[in-house]
Amino acid sequence: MYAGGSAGTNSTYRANLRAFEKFRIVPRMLVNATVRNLETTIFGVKHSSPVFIAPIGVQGIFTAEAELAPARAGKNLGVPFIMSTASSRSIEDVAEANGDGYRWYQLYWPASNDVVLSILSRAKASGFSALVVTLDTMLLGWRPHDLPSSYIPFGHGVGVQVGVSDPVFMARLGREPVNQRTKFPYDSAEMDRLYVAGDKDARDGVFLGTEWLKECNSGLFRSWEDLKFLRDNWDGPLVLKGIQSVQDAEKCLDHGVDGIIVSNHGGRQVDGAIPSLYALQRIMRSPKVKAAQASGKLTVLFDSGIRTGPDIIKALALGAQAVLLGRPWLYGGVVAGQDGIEQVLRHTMADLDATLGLSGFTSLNELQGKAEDFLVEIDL
Ligand SMILES: Cc1cc2nc3c(=O)[nH]c(=O)nc-3n(C[C@H](O)[C@H](O)[C@H](O)COP(=O)(O)O)c2cc1C
Ligand SMILES: O=C(O)C(=O)c1ccccc1
Repeated sequence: MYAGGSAGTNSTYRANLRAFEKFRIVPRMLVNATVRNLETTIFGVKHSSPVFIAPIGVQGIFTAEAELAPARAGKNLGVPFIMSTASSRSIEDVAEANGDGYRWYQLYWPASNDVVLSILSRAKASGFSALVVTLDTMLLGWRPHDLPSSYIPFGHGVGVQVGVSDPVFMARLGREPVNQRTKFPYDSAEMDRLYVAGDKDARDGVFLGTEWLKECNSGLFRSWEDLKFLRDNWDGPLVLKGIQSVQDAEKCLDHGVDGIIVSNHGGRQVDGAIPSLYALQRIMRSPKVKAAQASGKLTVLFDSGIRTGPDIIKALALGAQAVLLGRPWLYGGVVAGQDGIEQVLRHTMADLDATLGLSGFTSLNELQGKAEDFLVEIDL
């Protein structure tokens, strides 16, 4: 329910998927595609495919391994993993699970700068290469399906491990950082049961979760000028997630931003928002953005609605350089843990590989940004 649901009437969610139906591939024949190459270079690092694992927090709702499962899957398959601030495991534990894998850290921007600095330094020390700042979730969207149960993970003490393991945040509450894993179940139903039974640790977990929610949900006052603080305090690539308008994409160029993720959060925030694929098309029509991408000044990534290999081809043709896979890996994990996540990733890449060849291409470079040559938009 929590994962599948989107904001409002699910209109944006449906439109995200429908947009992929509307753009169609026009395959070419008799091209020698016996050798195909999915390699993709982002921020100077070569990856075996253009697929990234999207940051999805609160994994503790779903599985015991929580965020360790996608972190391990990413390492095993060489797929970059993006860790959420709403994780049910600490930055350090997730980094350990990802080992010598490649990882980025996704920041929900805390209201206090001392907490921001603490998290950035932990992420740096734990080997996260880039910082992704999610801008579309300064508060959670209106999600009617979660109302009957008044469901919000942080309020149930789930997904707050980055906060409760943070020395600066906890010091403000007069507390030592704790490794919640040893004290509380990650499962929210079990947490509810213990809470109602009056369990002291469960009650404390809910208290801490509520404090962390306040810290992370108070970021609405942030402005473009505040990016300077992040820019000054993070020396790796800085990526903004949740960009949907041409104006915002262009603004990034004046604020030291290295990359954008065109995304509407899988339709979970603004019901009635533009489908993410159309947002990408409009953004890539901006001559400023196109020139910045061509010169390597701005990297463009995409998510919201990627389900298959052909979807990836369409997003790349419309100008994205890589994509984030969201709900599909989450569902694979719910069904079969780390193995399930690996299956979904493997299948997605195999589908991409086959479709690439069948469409008449041998590498992704040949189609990236070339929508006018082999995509058509049809009425449905
Ligand atoms: C259950 C759930 C939790 C999510 N948590 C986060 C998060 O913590 N941080 C974030 O930036 N995005 C989060 N997202 C959004 C994803 O990163 C991604 O943008 C979205 O899932 C893309 O849509 P799709 O899965 O429908 O393709 C979450 C999405 C879901 C479904
Ligand atoms: O549910 C979400 O989409 C999400 O991004 C989130 C944000 C904060 C806490 C838990 C989930």
